[in-house]
Amino acid sequence: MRRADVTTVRVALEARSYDVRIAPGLIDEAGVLLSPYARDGRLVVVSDETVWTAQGQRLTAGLERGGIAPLPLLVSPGEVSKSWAVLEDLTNRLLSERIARGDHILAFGGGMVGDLAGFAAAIVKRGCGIVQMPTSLLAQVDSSVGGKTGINAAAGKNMIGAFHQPAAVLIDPTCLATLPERELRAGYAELVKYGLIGDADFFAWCEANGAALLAGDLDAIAHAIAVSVAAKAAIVAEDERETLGRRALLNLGHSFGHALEAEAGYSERLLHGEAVAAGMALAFRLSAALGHCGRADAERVAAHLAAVGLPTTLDEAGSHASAEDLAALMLHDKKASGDALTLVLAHGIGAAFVEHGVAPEGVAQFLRTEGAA
Ligand SMILES: NC(=O)c1ccc[n+]([C@@H]2O[C@H](COP(=O)([O-])OP(=O)(O)OC[C@H]3O[C@@H](n4cnc5c(N)ncnc54)[C@H](O)[C@@H]3O)[C@@H](O)[C@H]2O)c1
Ligand SMILES: O=C(O)C(=O)C[C@@H](O)[C@H](O)[C@H](O)COP(=O)(O)O
Ligand SMILES: [Zn+2]
Repeated sequence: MRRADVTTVRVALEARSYDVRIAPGLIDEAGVLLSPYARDGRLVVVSDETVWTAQGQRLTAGLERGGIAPLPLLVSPGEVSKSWAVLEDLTNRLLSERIARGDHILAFGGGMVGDLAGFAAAIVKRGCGIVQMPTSLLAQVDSSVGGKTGINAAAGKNMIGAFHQPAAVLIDPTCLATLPERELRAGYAELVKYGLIGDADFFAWCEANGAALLAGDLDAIAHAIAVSVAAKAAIVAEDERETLGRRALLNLGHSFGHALEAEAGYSERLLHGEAVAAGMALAFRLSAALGHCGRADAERVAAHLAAVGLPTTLDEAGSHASAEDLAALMLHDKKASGDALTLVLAHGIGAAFVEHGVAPEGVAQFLRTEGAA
């Protein structure tokens, strides 16, 4: 498809490079766009019941226009579906449909669906293809790109998984029309993250345009998605499997955030994006406490997140755990090594860096004194 309004971002990898296409209305042309990934006019679509109710008819019409009949495999909505039980059931259903190695699955949903379906695709018959069509803001700016897939385990968030890059990503911002406001806001946290990591101008753009974006301004949404995807694609291209340290920057706010999600039992009480928002505010406050950045930067970050209604403190994130218990949960982080934490800290807005060898006792002390502030 060559339309003037399509933004294409290339995720350039050593093997399996792919394009992310972003444009309003792509869903209506899904059949033409996805024809290389269908077999005998059929395409297995993994989605959740809420997404399918909200957007399934539109996707079906778009696919049928290109001669593709969808075969929907639905899971229950919510983080709870990133589990062994749901993965087992989904893989059995894929095998019942006689999915073949050369086939592609379409992941149509938020980050939960993308992570779950992506992991199923990574392991079924030792790997089949996946195309990501994200329907939440969070998935459009983050999870659909980069190939991290997986489920949660008793020990923590995303503990079981694989890198499995999609063959293509199609992003239609008009799918967000049915996304609940709270979910839009949670996705906004991962979008602001790119400004905080390495693009101070984009953070300033968020300060100026965040309210309009959250009110549904499609131009603002499309712009922010394009900037976010380009930023993520550049980092993933440099460090696909997070072995060089660069990709760990995308984890800004996540060491704190994943611990908060674990405390909340991966429930509706605290969404991933909300946990990340609180985690980013904490990471900046810790950076200031350690003298890496000015207090004014930390306050500016918290002020913007608070202005759009995101949590910035332990209290606002609904945490009741002791500082020691939270620091202990943080040791489960995949970046941690032995008894030391690896944290993403910042020299300022747009200047994040990875700090190794952080003592959990020091983080507990910080959380005790400044976590609730
Ligand atoms: N793989 C990665 O790189 C990566 C990056 C960030 C987050 N994640 C993961 O993504 C997950 C969070 O993603 P999420 O916030 O999209 O959550 P989600 O997939 O649970 O979706 C949030 C809610 O919105 C609903 N929804 C989604 N799209 C909709 C639409 N268009 N209309 C109506 N309802 C819609 C869903 O049914 C769900 O109830 C977490 O598991 C997180 O760990 C992964
Ligand atoms: O793509 C990445 O890399 C990220 O870290 C993006 C994060 O927003 C995302 O939540 C990711 O799933 C976290 O990764 P994890 O390795 O800490 O589980
Ligand atoms: Zn995240």
